Amino acid sequence: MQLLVNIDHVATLRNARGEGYPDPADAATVCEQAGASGIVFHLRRDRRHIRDEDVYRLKKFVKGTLDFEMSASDEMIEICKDVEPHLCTLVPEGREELTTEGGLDMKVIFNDFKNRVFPALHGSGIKISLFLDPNPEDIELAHNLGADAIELHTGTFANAPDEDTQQKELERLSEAAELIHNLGMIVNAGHGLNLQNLPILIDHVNHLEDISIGHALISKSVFWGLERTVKEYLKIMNK
Ligand SMILES: CC(=O)[C@@H](O)[C@H](O)COP(=O)(O)O
Ligand SMILES: NCC(=O)COP(=O)(O)O
Repeated sequence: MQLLVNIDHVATLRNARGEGYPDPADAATVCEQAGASGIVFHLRRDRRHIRDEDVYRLKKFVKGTLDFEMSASDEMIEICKDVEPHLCTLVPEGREELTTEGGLDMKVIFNDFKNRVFPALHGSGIKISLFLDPNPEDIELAHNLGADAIELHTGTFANAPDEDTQQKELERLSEAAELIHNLGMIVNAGHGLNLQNLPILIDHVNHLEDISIGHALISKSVFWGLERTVKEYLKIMNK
């Protein structure tokens, strides 16, 4: 199991004042020096946090896994092919959303991904991951497309209003992880994870490889510093 830190909100803080700091690439270096296995960033179409120049700096400075999260627009596909990250995680993106609100709807996007997106990215050597809800039908369709990995959307689990709902979502995540693994794909997970819910997820869901954590980790680092915060997450993951 590996921790990938999402540094989007280092850029949010930088952009709040239009200064050049804090620099997401510096944050990435601190995270990796503290033991993170890699870095995630989401280049949004509206460039609300990460900007194009950040992407190229991250490519230059990140030594471990670089996970480029993006919508499947032609513009993003071109940037991704130019940057050549290890992993491209395709996510749905809404202009008005505060953050990603759910997984891709495979039935809706299947033909477009089959005819346009996968042919454009295949052959580039970049692994393709699809951000999905823990839904067997979506997972089967992702497998039919030839996805290398699935990132399970953990937001519904993380934001569950009560224990019963959380337990049900954990069961869905656990069954989905088994299915992904049995189909020969890599099981990744992320969204809304924090120091409280991460141990519960890890206890219940097998086969997890990359876990991406952003907003809660960067928020905690305001109080603890980035190095200590990354190390606290790693303690949970390495138990
Ligand atoms: C895919 C996912 O759940 C998150 O990584 C999210 O896409 C990050 O984007 P924001 O940092 O804009 O919330
Ligand atoms: N892919 C999920 C991610 O990168 C981090 O999401 P969050 O912790 O900011 O919700």
